[in-house]
This record gives sequence, C-alpha cells and structure tokens, in this order.
Amino acid sequence: MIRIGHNPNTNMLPMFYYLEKEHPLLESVTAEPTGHNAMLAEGRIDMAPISAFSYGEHWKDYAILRNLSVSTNGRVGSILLFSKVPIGDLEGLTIALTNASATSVNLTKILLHHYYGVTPGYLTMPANLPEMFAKADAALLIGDAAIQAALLRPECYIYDLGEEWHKHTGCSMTYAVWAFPKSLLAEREEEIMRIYDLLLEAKAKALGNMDDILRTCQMMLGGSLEYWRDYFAQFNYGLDHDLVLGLEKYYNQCFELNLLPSRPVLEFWPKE
Ligand SMILES: C=C(O[C@@H]1C=C(C(=O)O)C=C[C@H]1O)C(=O)O
Repeated sequence: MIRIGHNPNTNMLPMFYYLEKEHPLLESVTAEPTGHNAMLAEGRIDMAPISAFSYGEHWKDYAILRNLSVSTNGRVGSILLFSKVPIGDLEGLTIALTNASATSVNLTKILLHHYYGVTPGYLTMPANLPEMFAKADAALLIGDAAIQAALLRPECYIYDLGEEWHKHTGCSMTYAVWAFPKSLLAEREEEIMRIYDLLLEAKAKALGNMDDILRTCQMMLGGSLEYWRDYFAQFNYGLDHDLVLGLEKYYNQCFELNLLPSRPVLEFWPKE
C-alpha cells in the first residue's frame, strides 16, 4: 500500500479526477501542499505532489517522478499577489502569505527582493483575503482560494506570479513535483512503479477528457466554461527539459537569496 497525497484544488484535477480512489495499492490523504510537504518529510505519506521548494529542502532524500509536475510557462491564474499598492511600492510594508504554499511564498520573495528591489515584512496566515488585508498591505493566495478571491473582483492590484517570473527571467515555473523518499526503492520499487503507471494513465485520460473536468470546476467554484478552459490552457503537467531549466533557475535564485541551504541536484526516477 502506497499512501499518496491528494491535493483537492482544481489545478490538480487533471492528476486526480481519473485516479482510482479504491485501488487496493493506494491510500489517499487529502491536504494542501504544505500539509503534504510536512507529511512526506515525517514519513506519514509515501509520495505526493509536493511544493517544488520542499523538494529543494529534501533533495538529498527524495526522488522526482519523471514527466509529472504542475508547471506553467507564464501566467498561472491561481498564484496571485493581491496588493493595495503597486508591487514596486511594497518596501517596508507587510505581506500576508498563505500558509498553504511553500513554492509560491519563496517565489514572492525572489520577485520582490531580487527583481523589484523591495523588502517587505511577512506574516503567514490562513488563506482569507479580507482577514489578510485587515493585517497587511498585500496578500499571497494560491489554488482555489486565489481563484475565488479573484472572481469576486476585489479593488486592488492583482499580480500573477507565473507571469511575473516569466517576464523577469524568460523561464517557465514549476510549482509542484511528485516526490517520494529514495529509501523506499530498496524494498518497494515495484509498488512505486505500479502507482507511477496509474498516475500517468490518470493524467493521460484527464487530458483527453478535459470537458468533464471543466464542468466539475464550474460546479465547484462557478465561473464560465470558457474561464476554466482558459485556466487549464496555461498548465503543463509534464516535466520536460525546458521545464527542468526553469525549475533549476528557481532553485538557484532560492539558494542565492539564502532561502535554501544548498543548491538542489535533481534526481529523477525511473532511471532512463
Ligand atoms: C498552481 C498551483 O500550484 C501549487 C502551488 C504550490 C506552492 O506554492 O507551494 C504547491 C503545489 C502546487 O500544486 C496553485 O496552487 O495554484
């Protein structure tokens, strides 16, 4: 039995919609990304779509499943900085960061410190825009919380961090990778291979049947089918060479800004 992390946000439906929930080899544990980051590090789950940043913290212990990620080359639509002032004016002000994210929290710091030359103060809070705006001048939200907040058209500046990253670096951005502890390979490699095949099959089926997923998103959060078609058009759930280059750029920036203690070396599984 492999315990995998299930992320309930709409952007993960192309991975989970067709994954068999009752498969005898699988047990799913639902949480936001930071929940899975902690559970994988503590051995409470065996594999998950963790924050790319969390892989960067544990790269010596983890392997990354090939050809799987949550990435965009530009706009993402659900990693949004809501701000009362233009982004370049945040010097000395306060940003409330969602407690659900690790990748985007550090992406925010890279963009602000390195590219805009501003150093705000930070708070970490549950994702709730009115409560965040009561305590801070800007708020970072990810996933469905970001989509829901943006659909309400709040009166503030809204920056898409995938778009900002692309604008400043020309690179794609990988938010999540599927990782597992390498120590599992000694005795459970065959089981991991079975789960990997299930994940690839579920993804292929979803990407060939996106209409079902668009309707599900509409039922979950509202919005038009066109809105959802446009949202998913940005995403890449693979992990090709160009995406890896973008991810390495992100890790290098994290290391240079002391957000990571070492420069991660990516180790993929299965070996080619
Ligand atoms: C695209 C998204 O990516 C997510 C963002 C993450 C993070 O910031 O740590 C982690 C997992 C991703 O699935 C999103 O939630 O909107």
